Amino acid sequence: MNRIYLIGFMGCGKSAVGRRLSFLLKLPFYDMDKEIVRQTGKTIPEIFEQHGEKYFRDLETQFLQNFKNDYCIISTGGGATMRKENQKIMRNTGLVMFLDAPFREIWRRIHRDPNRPIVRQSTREEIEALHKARYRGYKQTAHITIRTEFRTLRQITQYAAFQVNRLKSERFDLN
Ligand SMILES: Nc1ncnc2c1ncn2[C@@H]1O[C@H](COP(=O)(O)OP(=O)(O)O)[C@@H](O)[C@H]1O
Ligand SMILES: O=C(O)C1=C[C@@H](OP(=O)(O)O)[C@@H](O)[C@H](O)C1
Ligand SMILES: [Mg+2]
Repeated sequence: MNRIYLIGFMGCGKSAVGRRLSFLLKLPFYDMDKEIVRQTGKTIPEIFEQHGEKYFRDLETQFLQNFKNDYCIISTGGGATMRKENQKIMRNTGLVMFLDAPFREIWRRIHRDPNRPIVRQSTREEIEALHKARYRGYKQTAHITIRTEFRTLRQITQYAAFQVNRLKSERFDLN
């Protein structure tokens, strides 16, 4: 139990908070999407276009299975929490924090981003339905839910760090 995972829907702030949290706690930071891009030499849209979504999901599971580092922050991709086996790995190897952002805010942040292939292919209604469908999986996987509405990235990061320090003595051996 010595990693910190950030989970949640696209645009909830996993990558941005993860980077800041790694500075604050002085722990290395890994962004799953970036690691997959580095390992494959392809962008996320290229992987989806050339190999399909299932292939990308397998890469996410392989990343979680093969990852060996401890004492670090990991920002996951928004879909990585959907497979049961991924949920198990995350809960068993770290503290899982769900960044819970309201859908209208999420949509405002992601709807024009060309790097998220699922958004590029879908309507707002479809993405909202996906958000609803995934919500329970995030809640069930997380040890802690952080509501991000009306909070700045700095406030969210500080709150996440506070939770890590609070739980350290209980079940999380980050020393
Ligand atoms: N609480 C917040 N306040 C303001 N901007 C935010 C907040 N959370 C995320 N953002 C911004 O939204 C965009 C998407 O965030 P990102 O970290 O890439 O999300 P994710 O990795 O969860 O998909 C980034 O430009 C980020 O800076
Ligand atoms: O929700 C998803 O299915 C995805 C989220 C993305 O990561 P972010 O959550 O960082 O945008 C990325 O893994 C890919 O585009 C698929
Ligand atoms: Mg991200």
